[in-house]
Amino acid sequence: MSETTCHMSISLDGFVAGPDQSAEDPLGKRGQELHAWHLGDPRANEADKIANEWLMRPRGAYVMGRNMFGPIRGDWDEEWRGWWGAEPPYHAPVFVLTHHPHDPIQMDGGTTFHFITTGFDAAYSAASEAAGGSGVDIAGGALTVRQALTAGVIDELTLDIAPVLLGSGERIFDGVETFGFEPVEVLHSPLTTHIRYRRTT
Ligand SMILES: Nc1c(N[C@@H]2O[C@H](COP(=O)(O)O)[C@@H](O)[C@H]2O)[nH]c(=O)[nH]c1=O
Repeated sequence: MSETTCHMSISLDGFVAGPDQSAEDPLGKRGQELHAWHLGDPRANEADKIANEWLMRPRGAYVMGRNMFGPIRGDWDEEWRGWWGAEPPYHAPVFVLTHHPHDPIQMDGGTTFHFITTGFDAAYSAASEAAGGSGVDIAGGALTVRQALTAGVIDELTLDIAPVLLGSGERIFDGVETFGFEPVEVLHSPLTTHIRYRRTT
């Protein structure tokens, strides 16, 4: 079935990235603590392995915000091809929301970054068409996920809730008035609680 997914690691106080994101600190201050469960922490267990399979399952196309694609703000004044090296883990078209036009960037392994300047709805509909029934994933970051939640397009939302308080940073639920999901699967490790939610409304 073609459906739209979104999988985010989040702090207990609701932040998906810390403050002051930069080239040196892509997830913001202490943001990396949210991702210990899949970034080699020895306390990771079988639950984290299963959740990582959810995260890495192949999808037909992706939507992401420009701040997730890279640290450049304003004009594209330097060569940048994403955080992920020559072969990004997407292996599908990725539609990047930005206010600054850019030619598509084709990477190894089937990933092409397309830059969309006409808003979330346009990016999502281009991704749906490109996915051709294989499903769209909303890859992040916070602003893009918030727009997807507000638009009501996410069928399956997975949150990895880390027992971490960040205090400040980027939130996904600000301005989203109704949650509209119910939990269908919960797994946990010492590093996080993985909750898979399905849309109810
Ligand atoms: N272009 C666009 C969005 N772009 C978003 O605005 C932020 C600043 O990007 P930029 O100005 O490219 O540096 C970043 O989060 C990017 O994803 N957002 C939207 O809702 N609608 C749009 O049409």
